[in-house]
Amino acid sequence: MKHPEDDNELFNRLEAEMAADAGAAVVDLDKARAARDTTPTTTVVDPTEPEGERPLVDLPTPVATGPGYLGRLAGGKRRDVIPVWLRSTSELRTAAAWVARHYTHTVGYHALRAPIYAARLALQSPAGTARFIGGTMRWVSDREGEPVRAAAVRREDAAEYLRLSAQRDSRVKLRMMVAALAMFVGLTVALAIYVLAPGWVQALSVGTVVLALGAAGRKADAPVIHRAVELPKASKLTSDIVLRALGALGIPAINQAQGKGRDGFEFTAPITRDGPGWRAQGNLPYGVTVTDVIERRERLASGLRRPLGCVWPEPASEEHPGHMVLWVGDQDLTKAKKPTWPLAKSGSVDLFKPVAYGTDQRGRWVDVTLMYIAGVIGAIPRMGKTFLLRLLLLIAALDPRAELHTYDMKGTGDLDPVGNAVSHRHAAGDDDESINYALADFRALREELRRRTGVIRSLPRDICPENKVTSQLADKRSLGLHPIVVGVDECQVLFEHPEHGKEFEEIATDLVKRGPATGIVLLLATQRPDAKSLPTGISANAGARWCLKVMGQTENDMVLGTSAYKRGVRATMFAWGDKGIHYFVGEGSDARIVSAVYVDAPGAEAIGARARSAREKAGLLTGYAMGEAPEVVTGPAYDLLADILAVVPAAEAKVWSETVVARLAELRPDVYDGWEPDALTAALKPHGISTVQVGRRVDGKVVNRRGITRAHIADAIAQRDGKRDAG
Ligand SMILES: Nc1ncnc2c1ncn2[C@@H]1O[C@H](COP(=O)(O)OP(=O)(O)OP(=O)(O)O)[C@@H](O)[C@H]1O
Repeated sequence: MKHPEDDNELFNRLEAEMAADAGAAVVDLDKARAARDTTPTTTVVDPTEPEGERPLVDLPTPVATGPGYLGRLAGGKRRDVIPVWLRSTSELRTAAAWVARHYTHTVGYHALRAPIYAARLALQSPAGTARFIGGTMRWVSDREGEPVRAAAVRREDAAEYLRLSAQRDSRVKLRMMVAALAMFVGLTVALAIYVLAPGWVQALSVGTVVLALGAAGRKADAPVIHRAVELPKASKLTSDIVLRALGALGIPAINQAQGKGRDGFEFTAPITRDGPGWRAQGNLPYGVTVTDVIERRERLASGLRRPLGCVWPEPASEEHPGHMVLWVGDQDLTKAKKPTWPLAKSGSVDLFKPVAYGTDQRGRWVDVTLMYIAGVIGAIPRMGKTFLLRLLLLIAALDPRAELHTYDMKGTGDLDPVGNAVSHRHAAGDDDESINYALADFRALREELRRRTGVIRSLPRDICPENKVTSQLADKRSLGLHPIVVGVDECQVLFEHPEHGKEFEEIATDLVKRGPATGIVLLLATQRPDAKSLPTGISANAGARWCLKVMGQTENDMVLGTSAYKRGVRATMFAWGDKGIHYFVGEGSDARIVSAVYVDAPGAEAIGARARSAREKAGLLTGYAMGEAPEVVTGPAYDLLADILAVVPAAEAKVWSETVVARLAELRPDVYDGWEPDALTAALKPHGISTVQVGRRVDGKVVNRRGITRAHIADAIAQRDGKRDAG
């Protein structure tokens, strides 16, 4: 078997790449070369060929080792020519402001303490004078040479001693002359100043001499000037430190590699500064994944000798699962000073555009676009879930067009700063009154959702090209397509309600699925993310997920999406002190660690007041915030059971759900359009009707699907009407 090692090599590579580009699975280079009359070589052996040669497992070098030269170039990752911080004016501005503030502070600090420093130095000046005179006399008498002369005496080396003594005599003579000259010059200058110079020069001279003598008299353990700023002492991250920490994780593959003298981690880029920290990245040994390291984050922090809040190992999504990006911050993420939130003091929001709501580990702003999403927030209690929901609602409040519906089912009043200021509907507490208020609002929201789908469908294509609400459409008040943002804290209170839980779930599922396109945003927060408190129909369809600390894999995946835990997105790794720190999945990107902006209650009230005045100016303050009570929507404006009977004739005893929803959509498109068989099942549940297996013959075979029994519907209607009549 020959290998193409000749000058055709580059041609061979290009040829193979072109063939691969064309989608060919195996390239028969023989034929191609024969056609071109070049030296024939065989790169792929067909095992069925009669020669009886064994098939090659590893293909010959030039064609088979990866994508080839051009491919490698095309697949190569180009590092930024200009670093990110130099490209972003806001980052540059923030850095410059920090430097300016640092030096202004330092100058101010020392200026205020200057008289104290002067007094301290004056007090130290006698000691300094003694030290100066002593030092001068030691210098003149050549005391530094004394140990050497003494050693010569001990050795009884007469010749050496005589040589050293002669040298000392001449040196002392010279130094005495220099000292006498200096004294003479000094005294003359002092006399001249005393006689000739104006008073301020005399004072300045005496002051300088006293301060200099004071400085000479300082003690090592009592500095005169203290530090104005205690800079955090974060030592540089080096490859040795990283390898030491990885070796301490107790991962056998790394330990084995290091035991054999290898590194156990292959750095793929130099360790660099990245924001306020260091970034190392590279490949773990074969079979070790980044999740293995994330699981041992505490041990990693111990190995790096850094606080836990500084150590952030992350998988690089575009790479293999063993490729780790390790970011080690100079300061604990919870304690690091955060930049000021741009919206804290002024500014308004366009909900259709990204808005900064937190910072990542590197101190860069992370944006969220609230439109076209439904979001869930999950965490164990006291980690900042309510604060995060309130922050998102405050952002929504700053868009005067947005209609807010806020529900604080915990009832502690955390959402009042938003609710009282701007909400169209607002309730706090889990009492019957609040539940009924919320139920009426949810029913009205479902009607609104249906109205909106109808409006959007009826709009001409050029005005509504994507069949969804846009910022321009939201501006047209006549259409009533302004953003509606519904925020519910402790949403499990609604979904677990013994009487209305199912209806809340059904409406919320509908809002999560169809709301985003119609401009309705539902944000649900819960401290117990399980299937009951966050029904799967909702958690599976949420477009944005915020997960603060949770305790286990189930809750993690419930909030962050199926198999998030397996992929290494683990909110279980957050520490108890990591308040407001969460994984954020949304904005079309991978999970990111974000520290939410901290807005306390007074801050929230101030922002709420600002949002209210903007609404008042625009004439957009409505509902609860205006003191208006809601108009009561007592129940669905359609009768599902009657509608089903209308579309299922008596001759059909059992019908597939999909047939029923198709017919319902035809009967009342504004209500039933888009319903899936599941929606029918969910809608029938509150009436005590469940779907059954219905077999139908299709092409001679019996096909079983879920469906309804007409008699069940008729019975339910009879029972309901009977009760009503009796009532
Ligand atoms: N972004 C943040 N940064 C710093 N601290 C925060 C942040 N968010 C919240 N906290 C702190 O965490 C505490 C708990 O917050 P919050 O009330 O939102 O928790 P919770 O998860 O809603 O608790 P519960 O489940 O009891 O309602 C707050 O008192 C606040 O001091």
